[in-house]
Amino acid sequence: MAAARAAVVVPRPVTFVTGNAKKLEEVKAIIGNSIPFKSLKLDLPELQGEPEDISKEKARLAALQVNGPVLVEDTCLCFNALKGLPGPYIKWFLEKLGHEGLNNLLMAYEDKSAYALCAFSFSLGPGAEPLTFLGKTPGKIVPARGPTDFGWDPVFQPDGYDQTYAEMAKEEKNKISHRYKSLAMVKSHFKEAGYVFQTEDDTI
Ligand SMILES: O=c1[nH]cnc2c1ncn2[C@@H]1O[C@H](COP(=O)(O)OP(=O)(O)O)[C@@H](O)[C@H]1O
Ligand SMILES: [Mg+2]
Repeated sequence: MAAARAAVVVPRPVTFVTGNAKKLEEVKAIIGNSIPFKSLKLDLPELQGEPEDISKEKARLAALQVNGPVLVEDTCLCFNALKGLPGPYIKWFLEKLGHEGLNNLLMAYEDKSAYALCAFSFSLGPGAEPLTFLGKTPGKIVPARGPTDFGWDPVFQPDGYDQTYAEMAKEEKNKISHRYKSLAMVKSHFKEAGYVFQTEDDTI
């Protein structure tokens, strides 16, 4: 009796919830036209805890608010000497301490290694269990170099590069970044799931 698995019809484009214009710029550049999406500026409360749990909970909240499919994103900057901290709290550490303060946190340690971690969570709508996609780029914390227009980019130098994220051309960063890696998984999930997006033209 069972027929082939029916395609999941998604009635609306995915809403990417973010209050961060720089993130949106990168997501647009990386996703291109592969996933129909629009963005919405909503600053949702963030739980404390492990990055994956924070991200899933944020997707649940967003799906309720938007009442439709949502994509949310969170970024952590994790120092190995500090066992992964500041991690999800990097926003506040950066805001209070600045680039120099982030370097100073590691003054007592030889190990300056760190990793950038991006968590995207996708929910099909209210009540649907979110799926989480983690992308990680290893590197080290260095004294700030390069333009200061995006967060901690000037103090993060990815492994295998002489330049900080801030010094790299945007297209270069978008080929190796934590965000790129996470979005590559999001894209392949969309491909495999074969979601069918209903556009207004499809409704008779
Ligand atoms: O790719 C990046 N490079 C540099 N800084 C980033 C990057 N992604 C996020 N950030 C910064 O790291 C912090 C991450 O916090 P969060 O992910 O909650 O950002 P948001 O709430 O501004 O969207 C913010 O200060 C953000 O500006
Ligand atoms: Mg946030």
